[in-house]
Amino acid sequence: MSIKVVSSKLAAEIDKELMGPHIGFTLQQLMELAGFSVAQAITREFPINKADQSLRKKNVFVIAGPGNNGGDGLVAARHLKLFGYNPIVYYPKRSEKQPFYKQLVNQLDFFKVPLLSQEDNDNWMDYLKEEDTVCIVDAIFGFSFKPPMRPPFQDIVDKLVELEDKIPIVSVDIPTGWDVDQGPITERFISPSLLVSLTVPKPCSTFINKKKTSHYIGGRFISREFANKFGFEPFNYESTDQVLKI
Ligand SMILES: NC(=O)C1=CN([C@@H]2O[C@H](COP(=O)(O)OP(=O)(O)OC[C@H]3O[C@@H](n4cnc5c(N)ncnc54)[C@H](OP(=O)(O)O)[C@@H]3O)[C@@H](O)[C@H]2O)[C@H](O)CC1
Ligand SMILES: [K+]
Repeated sequence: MSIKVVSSKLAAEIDKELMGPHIGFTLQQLMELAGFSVAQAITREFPINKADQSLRKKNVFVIAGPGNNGGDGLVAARHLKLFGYNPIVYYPKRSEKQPFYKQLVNQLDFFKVPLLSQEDNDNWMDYLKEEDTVCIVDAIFGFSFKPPMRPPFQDIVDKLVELEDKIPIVSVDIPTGWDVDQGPITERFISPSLLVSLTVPKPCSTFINKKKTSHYIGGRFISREFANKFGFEPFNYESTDQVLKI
């Protein structure tokens, strides 16, 4: 199925219009739905089923960046906890940009989701044992990443590249470090096992390794008219699903 993609410029315009005066979504609403869809895609690819409860004993290691991509990760972690998984969140650089990020962190405390922070910079890897980890969620950067990567994120991404064949990586919206339109622009880059594009896939998603990466669309919050206005068809989500495998 040939999937329409929209450029990073158009993705930002879509976001602006969704949160503009006519439609009036709040960022919190979109982030809640986006984060929920990431969590649901993970349950589809890494199901806890009756026969195999072992995933309940393993961790989902969520790395949250300083922006809204990171916010999606914080929301996804909360939903994963409620779905019976054991998320651990590593949130190295807290951004004060959005006051409600603090509330997302409070909610993680409330749901007893361990949160590693700046002080853990040196030993966050101790929590990433291959045999104890279901997957790593890359919620570091989304469509506002502008290279070159500033510390401490380059070291983190280098470690993820090393680990990706041992522990599956789930990238939220954009594999971190990729150019939103051009795809991978560095020698070494993350090649995720699962990409969850939000609202509509970005051009970089055409560069995923189709043999390795499962691709889902999430962020089910647009109408047919809205999609057509931006030049794409809405996605045929099934029933009440918040994700669709594409
Ligand atoms: N409708 C939707 O699709 C929604 C998508 N959501 C998610 O939002 C992200 C985009 O979020 P945004 O906050 O615009 O940007 P990012 O999270 O990608 O990154 C911005 C922060 O990252 C810092 N940054 C940028 N480049 C670098 C770099 N090279 N090195 C270090 N840090 C970097 C940037 O810092 P600045 O100082 O430059 O501002 C920001 O702090 C989208 O991808 C979706 O995942 C929403 O959740 C809901 C709606
Ligand atoms: K990401």
